[in-house]
Amino acid sequence: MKVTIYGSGYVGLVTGALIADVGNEVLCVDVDEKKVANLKKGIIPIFEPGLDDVIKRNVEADRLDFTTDMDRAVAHSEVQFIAVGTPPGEDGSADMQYVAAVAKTIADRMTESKVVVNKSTVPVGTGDMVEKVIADGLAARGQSISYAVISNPEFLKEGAAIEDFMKPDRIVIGTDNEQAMEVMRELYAPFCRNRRDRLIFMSRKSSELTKYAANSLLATKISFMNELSNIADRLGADIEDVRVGIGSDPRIGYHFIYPGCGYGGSCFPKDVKALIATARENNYDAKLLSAVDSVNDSQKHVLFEKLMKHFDNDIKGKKFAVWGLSFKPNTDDLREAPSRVLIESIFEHGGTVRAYDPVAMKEMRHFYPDEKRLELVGTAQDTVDGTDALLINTEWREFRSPNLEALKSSLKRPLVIDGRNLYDPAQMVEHGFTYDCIGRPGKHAES
Ligand SMILES: NC(=O)c1ccc[n+]([C@@H]2O[C@H](COP(=O)([O-])OP(=O)(O)OC[C@H]3O[C@@H](n4cnc5c(N)ncnc54)[C@H](O)[C@@H]3O)[C@@H](O)[C@H]2O)c1
Ligand SMILES: O=c1ccn([C@@H]2O[C@H](COP(=O)(O)OP(=O)(O)O[C@H]3O[C@H](CO)[C@@H](O)[C@H](O)[C@H]3O)[C@@H](O)[C@H]2O)c(=O)[nH]1
Repeated sequence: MKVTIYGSGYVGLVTGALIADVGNEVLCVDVDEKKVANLKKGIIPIFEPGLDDVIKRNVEADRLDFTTDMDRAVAHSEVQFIAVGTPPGEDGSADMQYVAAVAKTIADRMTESKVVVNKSTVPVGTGDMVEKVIADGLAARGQSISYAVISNPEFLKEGAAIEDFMKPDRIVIGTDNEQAMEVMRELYAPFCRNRRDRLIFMSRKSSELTKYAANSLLATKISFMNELSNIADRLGADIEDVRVGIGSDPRIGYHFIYPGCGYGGSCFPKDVKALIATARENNYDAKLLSAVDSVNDSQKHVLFEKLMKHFDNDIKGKKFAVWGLSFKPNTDDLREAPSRVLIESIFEHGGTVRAYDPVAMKEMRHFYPDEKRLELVGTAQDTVDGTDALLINTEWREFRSPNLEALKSSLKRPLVIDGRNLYDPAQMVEHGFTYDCIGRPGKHAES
């Protein structure tokens, strides 16, 4: 099958590469000329484990190509995927300008039937908008060509995108168009070889809402646990024991109940806000979702608040080591990353930072060019030398078993503030650290 994908970001590239990998001819389209020129040279704009190999082998096999040429994009295939960004506007609502632009691109050029598949995360009713843009475009050209606009939200996680796309829990398709359903069954058959019921068909609006429902529920679980961790902190209970205690109930489960320094990334913060905005536009005050969002905003300040307590609210002239900058491991994505809130608060209060992240440092430098305030160094151990405390933002695997003796002797003061609960508090105290983390007691004994 021939497939066109508009948007060569996380979703477009992963979708394009993997749909090509099962034997289709895919054309990835982007308006960013530099991105496309780099992709043509084999330079991948994002860090996503395994993606470069999949792209390389499919380009070599002539199944995957990149272009900025919109005429070629529309002519290439019947199946036209939209995977462009839907960033938050000022009021939190999703900005639909890029999706609308793709719809117009297709409308202005199509000469034969199309199935337009929307993979971007979009507010309910966007399918209707895309359908109208295409109808208006065809009418303006005096054309009458059949087309279907369907919803097919994407559920992949950054850092695990290939596995998620190849072995999806479910593939949600929102349409009542039989022909489009058949195209989707054929396209996705290689991704659900042993379980055809992974394809879930529903109305377009329900499909659009399903995406926001999934992300909002996951965000709710995290904010719930973060709120509980703050309560546990004040009561001397251990949130990690509570997590194990509640997760063993299959109705609750162990997934997505890890407390931390707040959820980040390009999806949860934006999608929770967008659903709140959609509810507001429809005269509904989404109180629970607003609380989820606000708990998360506060949680991103928890590490800094803990730091200030340890320094009697004065960190002027102090330098702090920070491990982990990306919003989660296995990605270089810094969008809405809690590390940025922490680092900015330290700067605001007169402190400086020396940081290390296995992949996100180049990206971080774009945000903070001042090398005096933010030093970026090559290893986790180099980060701590002569600093006043270590703060941990991201649970990269390489931070799990540090050399505690080396760590202690490098720090001016043996203080570790851990936003991901990586270590055993008792063990840290035994090694002479003051160990502060999220919702766990027994950490204040200083040797
Ligand atoms: N990142 C994720 O993990 C993830 C997962 C599931 C769903 N989503 C959703 O998928 C959508 C895309 O997210 P992303 O992270 O891939 O975005 P991204 O910002 O990484 O990439 C979007 C790309 O679209 C391009 N673009 C903009 N206008 C265009 C146009 N008119 N024609 C062609 N290309 C155009 C941009 O140049 C950019 O390269 C969003 O709605 C997002 O919420 C993202
Ligand atoms: O128990 C947990 C799980 C996650 N997080 C945080 O939540 C954020 C998001 O993590 P994750 O969901 O793994 O990453 P994303 O790549 O943002 O993926 C989410 O957002 C995507 C875009 O919509 C969806 O496709 C995915 O299904 C959904 O998991 C990160 O900051 C994590 O640190 C926690 O704090 N505790």
